[in-house]
Amino acid sequence: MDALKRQAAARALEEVRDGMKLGLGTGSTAKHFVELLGEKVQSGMKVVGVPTSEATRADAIRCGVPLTTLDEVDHLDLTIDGADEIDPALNLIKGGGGALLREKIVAAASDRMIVIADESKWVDVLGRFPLPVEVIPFGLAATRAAIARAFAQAGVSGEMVIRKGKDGHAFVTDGGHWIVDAHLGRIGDPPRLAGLLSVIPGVVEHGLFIGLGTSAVLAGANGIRVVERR
Ligand SMILES: O=C(CO)[C@H](O)[C@H](O)COP(=O)(O)O
Repeated sequence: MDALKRQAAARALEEVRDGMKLGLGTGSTAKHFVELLGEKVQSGMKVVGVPTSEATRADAIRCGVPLTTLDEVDHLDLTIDGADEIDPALNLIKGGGGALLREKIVAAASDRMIVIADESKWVDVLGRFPLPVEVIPFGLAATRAAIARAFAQAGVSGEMVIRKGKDGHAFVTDGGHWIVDAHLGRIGDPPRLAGLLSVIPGVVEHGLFIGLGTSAVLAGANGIRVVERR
């Protein structure tokens, strides 16, 4: 599986050109990309990256990839990031690594987003992977009730679990928030659910990425395929 992730990362690297401003994703697949990009930088390629998490920032520094912020630049040429699920419309579930908020800000600031993954992430319908919803801890019971109402309106339901860290306490994101993982099974209309979740005051962000992925690079046992958003 790890070899497939690296192959997808290597294929996406072919899209990177000298002088590009890049969004650097988070997760095990994106980490391969950062490592391979670091090798290119060592051999002379000039790029600058905006990391989507503190973990990726540390990886990029370790690999010698020059960094900037979305305060210094207001737009990026290309973001390369992994995903937890990808559907045929290139709607995504992201946030398995807890970095969905910065990942979405960075992807939205980019002209293009290439999603890199092994084939196991490709699904007909999103929802088998629990949907991460990043929330403010204040007023959580009220926010959870509002999320449940949004689920009902979108025709989905399922258990909501507050994500725990390795220490057994609530997992805290880089932004200082918590994550509720919603076990929905099947999300029939991802854009509708995304819209309903986005307007809930205690919801900071959710892991549905709609209209952000422009292409997906999928590595499987039979090779690599590239899917462009129609
Ligand atoms: O959204 C993410 C982190 O918030 C990751 O991209 C997603 O969880 C995929 O990770 P991996 O490449 O390790 O399977």
